Amino acid sequence: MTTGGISRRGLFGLAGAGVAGAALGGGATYAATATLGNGSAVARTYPFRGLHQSGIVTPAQDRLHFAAFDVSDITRDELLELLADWTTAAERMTTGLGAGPYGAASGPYDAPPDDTGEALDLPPGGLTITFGFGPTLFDDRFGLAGRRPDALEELPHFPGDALEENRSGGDLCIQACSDDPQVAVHAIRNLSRIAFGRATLRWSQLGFGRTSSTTRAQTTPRNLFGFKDGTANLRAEDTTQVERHVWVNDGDGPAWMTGGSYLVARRIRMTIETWDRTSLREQERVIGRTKGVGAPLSGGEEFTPVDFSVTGRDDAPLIDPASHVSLAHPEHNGGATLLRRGYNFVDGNDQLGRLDAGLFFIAFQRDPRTQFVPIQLSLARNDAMNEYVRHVGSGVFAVPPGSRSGEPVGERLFA
Ligand SMILES: C=CC1=C(C)c2cc3[nH]c(cc4nc(cc5[nH]c(cc1n2)c(C)c5CCC(=O)O)C(CCC(=O)O)=C4C)c(C)c3C=C
Ligand SMILES: [Fe+2]
Repeated sequence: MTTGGISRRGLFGLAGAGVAGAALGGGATYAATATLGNGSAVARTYPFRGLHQSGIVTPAQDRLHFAAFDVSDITRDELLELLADWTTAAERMTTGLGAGPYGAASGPYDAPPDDTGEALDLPPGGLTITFGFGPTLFDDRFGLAGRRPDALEELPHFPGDALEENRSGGDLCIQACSDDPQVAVHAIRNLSRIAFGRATLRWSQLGFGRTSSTTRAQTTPRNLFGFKDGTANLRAEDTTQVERHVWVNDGDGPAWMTGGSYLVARRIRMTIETWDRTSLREQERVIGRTKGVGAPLSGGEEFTPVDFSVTGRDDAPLIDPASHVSLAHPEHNGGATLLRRGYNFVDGNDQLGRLDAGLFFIAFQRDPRTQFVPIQLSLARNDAMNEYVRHVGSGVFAVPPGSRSGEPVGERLFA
């Protein structure tokens, strides 16, 4: 019988694998890279426990499965029990174990297995599982109304929003990221299964091709407009900036959130068919950077700082003030900065034969009221990109700090 002590990925056992740690942000150790004998890094794991939850400043993996849940008619104690069960299963899965102690192919023969099995033999691919609490969790059902951080308020309506109810909100969220899509899906599927009778899936989103880099070692990927995305993103190595813009500091709000962060998710549909009929000149004007190397239109290379004062022959600024980069830049938002961690998506096509494609935007921050909200307000009003995008889904979640050994994630909320 397979027991909890044996990895579901026994074939890929880490015994003898090289293990390297990297200290990233806030002094906490996040990355433990275990490589297989053949040098492959697919068995990479990140510690589930720590000062902060993983999946924020840990290097962005290639694939995402994001899920929002509504809590059923249960008690406060049962909610805490669900978080405890999720924590146990999540910690196991991030190390490559099955969701439950018996595994997919053993245990009582007349009961359903405590793991669904599709990740048997697959290495974790750097699986991270990050939990968050939506504003609706703080209504009168669980006695949490007085515990809601002021920063966790519903996002305002932005001009142009076309939000769909069944792609928005949620009492709880789980972000599962891995370099293997099957591992990310397996994590969400098993956590949903564990929640049976206690919470139901409200909406979910698959993502591929990360649209950001969160460490300097990562190359900048491209979004479905074909542009490099993430060039000016915050990186784990910028520890002072991460401390200032990502983590909730002592005294920011209720103590249970210290070391946590706020996650904003937006499902942004891109009308790529229109974009694809737009000239290269217009595409670069809209973004404010070159399509090839991703350099600012003010000149230089990809990582050259943007200079909004540079003008061309007609004395017009080389970076259009209505360009995305200009409007999103901290210089034009009172210094507001985000850690972006989004993914591309393509979910089939609509009735008109257009791909249902876009960017599942995810950003982490210390306070959405002073970061995402003002930036998005400015973009929603004036961004030249608005002609090609439509926000159709939305969510804001308080992501509690990391948990100590044996402690359910978010337990301090209930203390
Ligand atoms: C409210 C925040 C943002 C939303 C929503 C958003 C959507 C969005 N962005 C792109 C493509 C690019 N964004 C780029 C830069 C960039 N975007 C934001 C914020 C939001 N983007 C910020 C804060 C920045 C950095 C600005 C700066 O400091 O220079 C870029 C340029 C490359 C880069 O720096 O990452 C691209 C390209 C799309 C396609 C999109 C919605 C579909
Ligand atoms: Fe952007």
